[in-house]
Amino acid sequence: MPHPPLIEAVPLHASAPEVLLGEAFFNEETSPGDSTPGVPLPGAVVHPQKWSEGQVRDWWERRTKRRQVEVLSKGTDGRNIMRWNVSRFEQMCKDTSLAMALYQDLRNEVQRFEHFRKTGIVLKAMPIINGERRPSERNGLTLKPAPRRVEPKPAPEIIPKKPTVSRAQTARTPLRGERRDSQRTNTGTGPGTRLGASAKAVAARRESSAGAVQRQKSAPRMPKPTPKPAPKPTAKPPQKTVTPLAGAGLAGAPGQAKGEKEPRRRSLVMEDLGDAMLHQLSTSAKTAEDTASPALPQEGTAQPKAVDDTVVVRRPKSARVEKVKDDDSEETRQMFDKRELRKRHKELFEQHVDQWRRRQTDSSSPEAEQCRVRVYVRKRPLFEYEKEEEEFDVATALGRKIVIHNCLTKADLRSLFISHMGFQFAHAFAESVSEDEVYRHCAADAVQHMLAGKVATVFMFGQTGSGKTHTMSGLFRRAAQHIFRSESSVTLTAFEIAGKVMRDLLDQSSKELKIREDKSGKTQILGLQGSDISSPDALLSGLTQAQGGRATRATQVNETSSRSHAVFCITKGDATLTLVDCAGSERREDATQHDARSRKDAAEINSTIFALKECFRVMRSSKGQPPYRESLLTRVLADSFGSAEALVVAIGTVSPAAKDTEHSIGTLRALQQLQGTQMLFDEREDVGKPKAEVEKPKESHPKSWSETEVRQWLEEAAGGRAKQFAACVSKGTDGKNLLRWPNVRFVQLCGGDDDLGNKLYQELRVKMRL
Ligand SMILES: Nc1ncnc2c1ncn2[C@@H]1O[C@H](COP(=O)(O)OP(=O)(O)OP(=O)(O)O)[C@@H](O)[C@H]1O
Repeated sequence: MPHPPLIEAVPLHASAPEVLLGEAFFNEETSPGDSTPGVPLPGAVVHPQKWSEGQVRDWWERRTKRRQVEVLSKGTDGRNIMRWNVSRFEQMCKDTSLAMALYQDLRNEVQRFEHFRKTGIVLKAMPIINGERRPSERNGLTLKPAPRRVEPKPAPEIIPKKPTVSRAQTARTPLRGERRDSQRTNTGTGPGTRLGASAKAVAARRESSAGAVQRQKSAPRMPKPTPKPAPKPTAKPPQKTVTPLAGAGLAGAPGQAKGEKEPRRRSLVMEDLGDAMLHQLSTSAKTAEDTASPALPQEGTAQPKAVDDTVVVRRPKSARVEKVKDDDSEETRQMFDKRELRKRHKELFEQHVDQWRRRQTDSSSPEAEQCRVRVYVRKRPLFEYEKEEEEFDVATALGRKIVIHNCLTKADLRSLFISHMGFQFAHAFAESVSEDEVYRHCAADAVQHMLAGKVATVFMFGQTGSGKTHTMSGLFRRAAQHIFRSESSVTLTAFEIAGKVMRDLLDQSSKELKIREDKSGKTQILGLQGSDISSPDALLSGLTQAQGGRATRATQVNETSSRSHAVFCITKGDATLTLVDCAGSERREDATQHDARSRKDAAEINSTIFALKECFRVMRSSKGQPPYRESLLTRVLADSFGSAEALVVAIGTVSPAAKDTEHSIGTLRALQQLQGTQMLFDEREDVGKPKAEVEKPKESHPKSWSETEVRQWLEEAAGGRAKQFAACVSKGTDGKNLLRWPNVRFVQLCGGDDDLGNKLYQELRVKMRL
């Protein structure tokens, strides 16, 4: 085999004295077939999984030189180190950015190896500077997909002090259940209130549906370096405003170490279920069987490791296969991307969804009962950029029902079918409904409830980029007008919860809020400041300002994604209207660029959403005490659930794009749990085979292959990697002979290349089953 072209090591970045990694990793091994031992070759020619202990140590030393890091323990070879997560690297080097860089570097070595395997060209490793990889200017190597252009977004700006919002700086500010005379004082100047220019821009963008058209998917991002630490707490905190909240017998914040100062970080939410699970949820037991979709993982049973967004088709292995190789479960699987298959058969699917829609003549449903927990769903429009990406609309809102058309492929990967899954809520809003209509159905009653002196809460749930903030902004405007038709002044408080950190959204200092329990067992937020508001414009301005101050970041699907739960409380004496805009949930695929910290946050916030659902469930059943203590959000909102007269409105937002099918189903299932109902229907419609598939002649079984066909297969198998060995097959080897070959015979054929030999062996097994 010819020696792969050697490419020079990437030089040290001249202008960066802090260079961590300045050169490509060279190992002392020779490539298969190389007859010049000792010639240094880039590490990419050996898969990191196969690195020996010495190679790993060499890599480690080169990558961490001039750094204070732990010495690798004995026996750490490629297989071990590839199993390390970022936290393990952090333990070893006590430096988050270096840990992430090392973690990523190993992944990039895998990609370099893959690149070499496919093309025979060895790419240079990129230098890592300040813990962050920088693409080499000289080699043009791009191991990550090329980043997409992202329009710069205006940073939300908080105006220090607005004339209409007077703030009690040191006084005790009641959030609920308390009334203060000073709150009635009208200190606002009304309509004259101005928002900061950028906050305005953000608000305008969110309001404008045209903005959606201009949106672009954000670029995949490299893991962020060490987040900026938050300012250190002063030794003695200034006198704090104490805001009492209901919730008897509550303990201190769980898991919050004393004195621990978390940097203000951008957290994310993952409400998502794994795709394998979503697929299971989205099909009936019979359907799941038919489609050979992976079952829900049962405890104690070995399940195929489902790669995100793939349908894993596993066929029973024959006894013979098991005898020859029984530890190759990984390779007896075929992976197929559901979204890719949907796109590929878009026209056929779209045609059947349209026909289904035309068949629905009656969209009337009986009126929903007026109960304490009301759940609504809103579908957002399909964006232009999504249409350009060949996405199509798979959601239909019909009165109280919303139907997700789950476009799937059967286990033979040729026959298509659609599962029309119907869910019923208090109301389902189509993409064309106005903000007024949404307000009238969902929030008007909640505001009226508050005006009647009671407690009402409106929650927004849903996938990132599905329209929670957009809907919430529409509610703000109308709620502000509605409230001031009956009231002359109210108090506004707003805070966000990101992981385990709370922050006042109306306070510029960004200091962390704490909660504690008072003598009467009520939960209080320390330091939360209330603003007295005396006009609808001032209220809207305060709400918009608070919303603009939320922690946001550009995710892979939303360039201004809110990464915290935001809570806005409008109080008048004991009456409270709480608006909660939950952080958007992300698919695992959408979170591929997240670092360890973000993943940890995701887990925390995921448990928050779970706790919230549990509170809803217990509240609905009226049995037992809702588990408020389970999360920070439920602790501070205990009053919303606890009061017997509390009204709770949940609005779920879903994306109509086919790529988001699984996520939308997940959101709707979560909303069903809040409501305590089941899916209304799941109609399965066979779509048939796409034309090309129907016409395609059936492939012959390997046992019937002639000698020529065996050679042909070898030339094409494993992506053409075995082409050069096709001629080495001895004369007279036909399909029957080939099938008798054990694994090791293929390895021999490939000149001792284990990986290629195994691949051929497995591909042949797959052919046998097709
Ligand atoms: N019903 C709708 N009509 C028109 N545009 C919409 C609608 N819903 C959402 N959008 C647009 O989609 C984009 C994303 O919406 P938004 O920021 O509200 O999502 P989100 O669910 O709050 O996301 P995240 O959880 O990431 O913050 C915005 O540009 C918004 O204007």
